[in-house]
Amino acid sequence: MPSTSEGGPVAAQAQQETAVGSVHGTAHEAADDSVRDREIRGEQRHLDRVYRRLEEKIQEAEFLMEDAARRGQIGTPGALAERDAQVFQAGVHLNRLNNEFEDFLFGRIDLLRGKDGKKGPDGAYTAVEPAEGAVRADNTADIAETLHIGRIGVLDENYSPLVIDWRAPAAAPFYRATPVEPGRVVRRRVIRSKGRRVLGVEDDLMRPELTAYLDGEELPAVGDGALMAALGRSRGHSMRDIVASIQAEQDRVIRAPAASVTYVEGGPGTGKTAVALHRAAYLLYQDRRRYAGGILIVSPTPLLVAYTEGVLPSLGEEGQVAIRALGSLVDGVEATLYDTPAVARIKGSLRMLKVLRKAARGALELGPGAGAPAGQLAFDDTAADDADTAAPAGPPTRLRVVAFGRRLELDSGALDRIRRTALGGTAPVNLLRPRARRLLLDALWERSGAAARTTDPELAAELRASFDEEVTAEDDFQTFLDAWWPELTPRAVLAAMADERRLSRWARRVLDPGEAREVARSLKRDGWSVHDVALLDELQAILGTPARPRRKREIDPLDQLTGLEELMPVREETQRERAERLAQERTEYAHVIVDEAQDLTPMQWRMVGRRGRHATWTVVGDPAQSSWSDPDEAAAARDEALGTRPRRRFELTVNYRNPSEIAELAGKVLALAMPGSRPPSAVRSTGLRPRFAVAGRKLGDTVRAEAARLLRRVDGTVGVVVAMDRREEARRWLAGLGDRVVALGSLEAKGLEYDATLVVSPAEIADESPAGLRVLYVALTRATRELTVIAGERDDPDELGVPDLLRD
Ligand SMILES: Nc1ncnc2c1ncn2[C@@H]1O[C@H](COP(=O)(O)OP(=O)(O)OP(=O)(O)O)[C@@H](O)[C@H]1O
Repeated sequence: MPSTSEGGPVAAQAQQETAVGSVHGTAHEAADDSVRDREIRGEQRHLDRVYRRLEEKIQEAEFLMEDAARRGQIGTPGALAERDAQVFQAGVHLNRLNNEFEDFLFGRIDLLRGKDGKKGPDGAYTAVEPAEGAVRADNTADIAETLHIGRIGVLDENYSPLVIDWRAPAAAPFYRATPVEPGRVVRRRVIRSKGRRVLGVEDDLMRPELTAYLDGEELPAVGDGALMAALGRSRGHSMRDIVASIQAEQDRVIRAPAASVTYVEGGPGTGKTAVALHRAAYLLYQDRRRYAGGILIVSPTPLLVAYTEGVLPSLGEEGQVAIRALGSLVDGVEATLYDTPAVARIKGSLRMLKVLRKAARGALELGPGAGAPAGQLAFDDTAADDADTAAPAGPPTRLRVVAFGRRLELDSGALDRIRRTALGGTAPVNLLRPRARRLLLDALWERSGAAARTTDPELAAELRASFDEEVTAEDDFQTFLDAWWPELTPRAVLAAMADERRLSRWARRVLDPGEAREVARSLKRDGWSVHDVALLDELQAILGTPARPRRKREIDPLDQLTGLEELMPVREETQRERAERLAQERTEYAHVIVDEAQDLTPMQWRMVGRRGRHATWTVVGDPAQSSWSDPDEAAAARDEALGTRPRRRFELTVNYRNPSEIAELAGKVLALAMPGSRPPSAVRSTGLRPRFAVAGRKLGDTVRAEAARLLRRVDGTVGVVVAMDRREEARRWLAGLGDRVVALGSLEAKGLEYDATLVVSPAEIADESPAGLRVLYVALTRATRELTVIAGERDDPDELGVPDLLRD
């Protein structure tokens, strides 16, 4: 039975591990309102000082901008570059300072005297352990150092720290200290503020046995601890950062050195996504220059991207980090469709590699197709619908040119031989065009018999050069080449695969006819599926991109104004322009973070791997939540993408999302989905058991009524999770209930969370795919407060309405 008491055994164990709600000494329990008010006033005075200092810094930055603009008028080339760098820096700084952080300053630690008395670059003492004698024999001590922790560091005019950046080494004890290992920390305080007003403080004592004094006064403890306050808040449509309450095991991941691969496993709600986002901010802080190469965060769905994308700006980081859904990793493609589990399974597997390689070569033989733009192969859906009537015009079967006064011709047999020779090996198809062109010219030269005219090698070379020139100058030759060896695009090849007969040919001995039919059919739809995107990316690698002439850089209007363009006809790019251009062109990153890594298919791992060939990696996931049917194949592809780099492994063990009552119910499905695996311990308990309802005659009516009930019970959001093919239906059921409630297909629920969740027919979700039980486990672990399960026709509910999958 689920534990219903507040702080039950699970919670008590979790609390010990995470320094939650550390014991408040009896002397402190009496902390009354006047103590609280006094403490708040003290923090307010500090915050006021910080804002005065920030205003001075903003003025400095504005001055820098103006000064830089003045220099722009009279610059030498050197001054110009300096101007750009300065404007860029000042702009970034201003932006960050002007950003009204809701709780700019959020933490404070009061510390004992340290072992050695050395200070670090942020002005704080570096020692982790207290000095001998810092605690007196009668268990009293003096506070030697107080540090305030915030979103960015602020120094006073004497370079003493007013606020320590949460990512700085000096801030680590704020997150790491626990009553078991307190280090120098006596009290950890979370400060809640809005705009410039301090609203409250929550303290945790790390050494409750100690009576500590600060400036001669006893150090009080106020409130019930910060984590519980944070977890109890209702959820909105976007994720909040957790800087004020990161826990020790999470902090170790966030601050792990970036070398090689950091691999993080943890059950639902253990903070993997939160940790991944905070880690991106930490890495940038720690080595901004190195990560100028960009950080990519790969997320499973656009919904999760939208849910999480506010976190980094709230941490003061934008720009350098790209959060992309798996379906948007290829530029210009936004996948909106889902394949059936059977088709997804084929498209995601490495078997597709062979098929794509065949298709890329095979598509060449189809020629440019009717109505395609010059040099490109295009197939429309109607063409694929009926291969007999609408097959694209095939490639030319004969080449005729006139050179050296003779008609020369290559017939289809000769052309086929040339194509086969040109295609030998594995080089990208589009890059073989020059080779094919040369082979054509060789064959025509041979036919011309001109080689026999001279034995002098120099003359022969000249003769050959003028022959080639004459042939290639002919429009006919160029037109032939474009039609016979068109430049292929990934989209065109994938579209060509929508023809069932063609695909069966290219997939012979790899896919059975039924599989080829299903895949071809899925490619006929309008739009791309998430799994198509990995195929497009693979095709890009197979086809290659021919080099194009570089576009001439535009002249900077400022240079025209100052006449500088005459001094520097080809101006070097400024740092900023370069950064912007690289960001636009970027296909590879310095660090890649993969969220929900358990879901990547082998083909998706290849796609993601190409974006981080020289990168360091953070990979977070939970095998028990995998919706991919063949975890072994995916693990092998993941290992290939990550190469031989050493792995550093971490495990997160505490579930911050689900109350223990919900976690326990989900645990039953986990036991079926992955026998023997251990669920994370839930950190809190609400006393609210999951509710079971049995669908009436009309499923939609029951869902709507239960969703409306949950909306009345929670202030925040309600997620209604249904099997994938009920998505549209579910949206209609909920119409008019407002935007606090959302209908989701089971696969769309990945990574998201709601105050309350309604899971509709566990059996339908479990039966959807071979990984259905794991997908159901995901659905059951989305709620932060309340869970209702509706049993449908297939669920075989008992007299209490509990579906068979959720019974003991
Ligand atoms: N230290 C913390 N302080 C406050 N809230 C936290 C903390 N750690 C995690 N949370 C909250 O717990 C919830 C779950 O976190 P998150 O979504 O990152 O977990 P996850 O491991 O990625 O879960 P899943 O595997 O189910 O997607 C979020 O609301 C997050 O803000």
